[in-house]
Amino acid sequence: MHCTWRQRYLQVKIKVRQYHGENTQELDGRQDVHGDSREKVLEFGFDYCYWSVAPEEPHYASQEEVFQDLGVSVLAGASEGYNVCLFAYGQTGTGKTYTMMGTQDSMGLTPRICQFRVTVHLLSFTCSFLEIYNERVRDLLRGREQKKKASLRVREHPEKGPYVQDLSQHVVSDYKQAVDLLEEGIANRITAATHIHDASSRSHAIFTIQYTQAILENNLPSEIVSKIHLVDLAGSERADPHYCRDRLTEGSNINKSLVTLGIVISALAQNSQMSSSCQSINSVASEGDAGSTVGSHTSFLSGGGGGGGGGGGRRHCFIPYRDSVLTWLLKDSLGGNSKTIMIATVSPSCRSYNETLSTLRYAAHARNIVNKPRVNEDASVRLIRELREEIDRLKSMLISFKMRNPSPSLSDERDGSLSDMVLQNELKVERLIYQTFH
Ligand SMILES: Nc1ncnc2c1ncn2[C@@H]1O[C@H](COP(=O)(O)OP(=O)(O)OP(=O)(O)O)[C@@H](O)[C@H]1O
Repeated sequence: MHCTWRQRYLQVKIKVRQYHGENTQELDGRQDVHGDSREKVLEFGFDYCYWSVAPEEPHYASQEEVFQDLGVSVLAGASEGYNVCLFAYGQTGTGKTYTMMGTQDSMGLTPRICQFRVTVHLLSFTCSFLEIYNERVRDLLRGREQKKKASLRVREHPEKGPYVQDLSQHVVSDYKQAVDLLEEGIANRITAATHIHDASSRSHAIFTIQYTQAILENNLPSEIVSKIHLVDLAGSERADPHYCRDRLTEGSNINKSLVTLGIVISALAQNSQMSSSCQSINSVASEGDAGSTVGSHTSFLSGGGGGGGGGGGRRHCFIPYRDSVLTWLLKDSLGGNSKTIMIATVSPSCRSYNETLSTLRYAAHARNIVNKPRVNEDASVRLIRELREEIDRLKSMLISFKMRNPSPSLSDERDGSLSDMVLQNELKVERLIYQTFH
């Protein structure tokens, strides 16, 4: 069941688990919801669905099974030098924290990923752990001496993207260190009792693992940087008017981030669909006009909403990443330089019909997002590799041109310009190697 990346699309997996307090007898109560015999079937397509309702069931997806699928592919993507993001979204109490962190007796994805990295890969990493609570960022690993609940600033680097200033970074070289840090962070995280869940996470938590690998590519020493974001979002739920003021403020901030996340996901999904329809229009156009080059992107930003998938004249939607701290920090993971998986947790119970439907709609939108993951390598090394690839391409064009035009008079001119291009690129490569390594 190993998960493979569906090209550059954001992957969406569903995990089904009734929330705390629900019993399995309620799972078959559809008539209570619809109230009449008319049944409406709504279909959604996802990359995989894990059934985690009752361990005694034959197709029950255990924590180990979820790790073997999701965790292993996260680690594989990261070790190739990609940014990888895995985030859990869903109604409160449906098992997001259980999936991402787990419990004492049943380890979740985050500790398993750390364990695999240090005990199987035998390699260390640095990590950070933050929470976004009421639109403020807090370091969950500040240590006892700095218990002050100071909030940290989010900034944006022109190349590396958004980051949190002064967030503490910790080196982890064995599993015990990872567990200690996770336990410290989880203990510092803000939780509260809601009507559904007595230890509900009231903040969004992001655990980030980062490491650098030295590699040898085309006989050139280089480094690739891997970053894994493991995100446990606060639960989506409707506000209960009986909550106290603090709980209502929290709820409205949680909703603000989740609504913005929803808007960002919809806008990105729309843009991705628009780009793919432009590409098909362009490929039809280029088939009819074989000699001309047709640009495949009409990517300019507008302030407007933009319509659904359409033709070349439609404008791409503005993506309001900065409307919430959560979407700003996850900017790269949503439509940017990252391989991203969303795990949407839902309850099978009829009592959760509306929340489940809304999670499935949210997730179905997310599945249309196209990301642009690229290996995080040194820019000069990348350029050298690309130029070498270009040289190989030109050389094979030259060979096939010579084979098709054996008469020297006919091939002279084209032959000469291709040889020129090869020579120029070879000179560029030599210059770059000299500049980079001397
Ligand atoms: N697959 C599962 N097997 C056993 N227990 C589970 C499973 N999923 C969740 N639980 C338990 O259900 C309770 C609620 O789960 P959890 O805290 O993960 O929900 P959540 O979606 O993170 O909620 P919130 O959004 O309110 O923080 C916890 O006690 C958790 O241990």
